[in-house]
Amino acid sequence: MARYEQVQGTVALITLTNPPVNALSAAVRLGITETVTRALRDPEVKSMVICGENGVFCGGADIREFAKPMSGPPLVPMIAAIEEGEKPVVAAIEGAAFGGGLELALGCHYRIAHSKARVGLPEVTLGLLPAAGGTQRLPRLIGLAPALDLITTGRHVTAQEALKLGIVDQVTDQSALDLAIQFAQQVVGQPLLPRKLSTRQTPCPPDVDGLLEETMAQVKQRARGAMAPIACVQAVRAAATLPYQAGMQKEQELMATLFHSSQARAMQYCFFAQRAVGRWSLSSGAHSGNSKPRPVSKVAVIGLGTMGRGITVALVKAGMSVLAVETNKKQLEIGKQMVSAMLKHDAQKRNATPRLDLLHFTIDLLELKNTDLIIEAVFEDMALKKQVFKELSSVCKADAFLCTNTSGLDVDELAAVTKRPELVVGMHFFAPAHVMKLLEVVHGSRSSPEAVATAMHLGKRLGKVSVLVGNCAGFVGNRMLKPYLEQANFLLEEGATPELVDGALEEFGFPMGVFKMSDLSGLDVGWRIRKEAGLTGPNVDPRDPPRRRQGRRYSPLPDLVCEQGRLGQKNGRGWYLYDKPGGRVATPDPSIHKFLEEYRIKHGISPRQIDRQEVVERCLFALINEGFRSLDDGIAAGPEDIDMIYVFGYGWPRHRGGPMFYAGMVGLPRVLTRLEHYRQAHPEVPHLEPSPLLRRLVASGSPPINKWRDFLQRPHSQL
Ligand SMILES: CC/C=C/CC(=O)SCCNC(=O)CCNC(=O)[C@H](O)C(C)(C)COP(=O)(O)OP(=O)(O)OC[C@H]1O[C@@H](n2cnc3c(N)ncnc32)[C@H](O)[C@@H]1OP(=O)(O)O
Repeated sequence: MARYEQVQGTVALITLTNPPVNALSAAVRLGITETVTRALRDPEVKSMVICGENGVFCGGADIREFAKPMSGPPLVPMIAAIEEGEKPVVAAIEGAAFGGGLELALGCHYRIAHSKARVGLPEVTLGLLPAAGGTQRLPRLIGLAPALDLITTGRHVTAQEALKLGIVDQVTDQSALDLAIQFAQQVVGQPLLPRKLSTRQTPCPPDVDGLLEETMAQVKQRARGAMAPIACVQAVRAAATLPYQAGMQKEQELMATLFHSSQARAMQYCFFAQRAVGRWSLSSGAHSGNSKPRPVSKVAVIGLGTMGRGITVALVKAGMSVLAVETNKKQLEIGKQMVSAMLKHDAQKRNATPRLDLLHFTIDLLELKNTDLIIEAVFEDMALKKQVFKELSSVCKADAFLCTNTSGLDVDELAAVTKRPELVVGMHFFAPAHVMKLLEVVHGSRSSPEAVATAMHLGKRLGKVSVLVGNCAGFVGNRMLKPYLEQANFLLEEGATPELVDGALEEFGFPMGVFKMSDLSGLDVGWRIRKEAGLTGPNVDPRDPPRRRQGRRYSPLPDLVCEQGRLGQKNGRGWYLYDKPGGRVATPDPSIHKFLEEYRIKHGISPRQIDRQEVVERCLFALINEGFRSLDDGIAAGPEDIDMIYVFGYGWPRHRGGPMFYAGMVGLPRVLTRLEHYRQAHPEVPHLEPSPLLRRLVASGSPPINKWRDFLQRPHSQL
């Protein structure tokens, strides 16, 4: 797993050979150990170069091995042997050097990178820390502050930034390997000691404690309960305050607390789940391996509201030419100003030039005739969307894809008004669409594999995690959100406050509780949908009592809040009070508390003490239960799809792996028992009735998550 050659007479070339990313599996570690020993012993060899096969240096430790018992030589002594050896070693970094891969390179005496290479220590994103000396060598190389940044965020760094930071010694547009071999010959005979990072002092600012405290505070705020970022700060602190060996000892101790933790398991599950959701399949037998996306170069976006603007920005940022369409000149002008401002702001942050040249604006639908793919992002109203789709169907070229950004309306109903239902798919973006990483691609019953492949591929081009889902009200994400929101409202009726509910959910790890999130989205959005659904407003069945709709318990609280003119952040008043309209600082509002008290009195509800555990269980187990139903209905292809939707679209804490993974961690029998308990206490809430799939899984001994597919009522998903 590591090839050995002697090149240019005196240079030992060691090539890691473990495709696709040359991960440091046991066999690779053994290969490196053996070849380095051989090179050190061979008197003809004066220096060494380490590189990776197929243009990738090394993607780090083999994550698949983490769940197995350790075998093969450990990384720490392997890297120490390279550093301590008396022959210069040069790392030739092409493609990527991540995690253990960069730690290996830091053990080398010199690093040469290709200009397209990226480096980083992303262990924190796997619930770990760089425990092969990364937390000790990187600060000694680049200084305390930049090392803290890189290690606690795990961010990827370009070769250019790596050069500026001092992580690499040279960057080349030519072959990094050729340059490294040349370099390895030139440095023979030069003093090696200063190149051994373990012998250096960490460059520190005058106020080390201040910097560490400030970083710890920031990290805790961002971490939302994740342990790894905190351990990363503690390990880097050791690099600034302890000698190297003691720092290494600290690094190992901290790693031991993380390595077998449920958080690390959850985050490593997310790593593989994120990649698994890209491998979609349909019940027809079509799948990502046999369905080619059609090339798309001209895209149009219809509607420049919040969603349309975000989608346009995302497309332009991905280098695509976009035709942005509005209904009248005034709206078009507003949209144009806002999209241009967003692009300029984004470019400024990246020190780049905004690609305004890729943008074209029109109010004339006839200009769409040469467009390859159209994304409709008009108001969430079926009649309006149908009208748009009819028009698109007649003006666009016959093979253009027609996509809708609906967040939950029936894609088949829209497809049916066109002359090309097979080219219609849902592309459900999440606000803000140029920031949020999730894209739900909705497969209608007549969508062709090519349309699905094209939408999935477009999502990837935009840097999104695209998840294929089936067509039902709310698809996967919003369908599961419904019982979650419902429980939150019921909890208010029963005695909770918005702060209590939000506090419990934020403590769980969500960036924002449900009521703050509703205020941010705008309370009128859901109000309008509920009016259309006949749950509030003039279409309510007059025979329905105030807290029942369509045969089940209903809370009119959010409707009543909207009727008071409280629309959320946008007008400064929602479930909370804000410093100003559009303000972000939420404070509890005594008038909401009074309103809730009066509401309870009016409806004869005696408030009771509700604790955080009940909030978490009722909101999250109801959501998870709907996840099991979505799986059983074939709307979600697998638990990984649901989990990635929640992690990337709804702020589910990554260190808890997503709702379905979390259910497995809590234990399916416990989820079932608690749902049964709450269902008994609230018989009028059907969402609390445990799903048949959950019951089947528990009856079968609660198999691990990767076996759940075997228990679905349909052999194939509906997709
Ligand atoms: C003792 C503990 C020490 C820990 C130190 C560590 O090193 S932990 C690992 C740190 N490394 C990383 O986190 C990097 C993970 N990999 C990536 O970020 C990317 O894969 C990449 C290297 C940037 C390449 O990206 P690209 O988009 O080109 O490919 P994919 O991400 O799709 O990956 C291709 C397949 O390779 C699998 N894979 C990638 N990295 C690893 C790894 N470190 N271990 C095991 N497998 C890895 C990946 O899962 C893909 O395979 P699939 O079958 O498609 O899932």
